[in-house]
Amino acid sequence: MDRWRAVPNDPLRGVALFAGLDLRSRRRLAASAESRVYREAQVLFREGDPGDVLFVLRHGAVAVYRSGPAGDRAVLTLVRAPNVLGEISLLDGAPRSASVEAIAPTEALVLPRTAFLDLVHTDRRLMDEVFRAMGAMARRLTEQKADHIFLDLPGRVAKTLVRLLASVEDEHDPVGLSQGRVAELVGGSRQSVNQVIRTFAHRGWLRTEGRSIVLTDLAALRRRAGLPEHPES
Ligand SMILES: Nc1ncnc2c1ncn2[C@@H]1O[C@@H]2COP(=O)(O)O[C@H]2[C@H]1O
Repeated sequence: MDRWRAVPNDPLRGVALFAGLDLRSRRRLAASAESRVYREAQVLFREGDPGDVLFVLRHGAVAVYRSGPAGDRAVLTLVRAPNVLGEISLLDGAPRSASVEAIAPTEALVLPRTAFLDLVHTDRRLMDEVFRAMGAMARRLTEQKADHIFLDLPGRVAKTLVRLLASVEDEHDPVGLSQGRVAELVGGSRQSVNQVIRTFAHRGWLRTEGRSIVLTDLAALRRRAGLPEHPES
């Protein structure tokens, strides 16, 4: 069962989608929201469900995945707080495009579609941010498609690790990216992905701590992923 919590003063602060909104609009939108708490491995929603709310992740992280006919699954991405989730159904009115499961204890604010869309229609700044977010997602999907064609497995593993872990400042990140999860994300067999991770560890590019991976040479991983050594270059 979800536990429900009171919404604090300015809970949408720090979420990129709402960065352009003033405090009053953020608070007004948040007033229509409810807070839900999920334990690790709990499903927030499934592919095909009606999409009538927007999720704003405040703490924790989730995996976005599609299930195959044999019950296997492909993880499309991991999303960490603070971030939004479920915006595709909200914008096109169609059912959920993918399933979402908590991969750590997670807290989300749930905003009704009507309250969100009313504000999108009246506030240019929010509309601009929605366009920006959709553009960023389209770019990411294009890049992932190109990576599947042009990068070898170690390159894809390196890029996935850089994309998901480079911005994590806390060495003891509670989300933890296990080797199995990396395999689900890059679309390789678990065995071959584990071999790549062992090689990277041997070279001193990362270390494994329990179930988690800690990056120790970001520049080397960026090079292996075909990225410039430093993000700003
Ligand atoms: N390829 C993807 N990359 C990042 N996020 C995604 C991807 N596919 C689906 N999502 C997210 O997962 C959500 C599933 O429900 P929605 O389709 O409403 O909105 C979707 C997005 O928020």
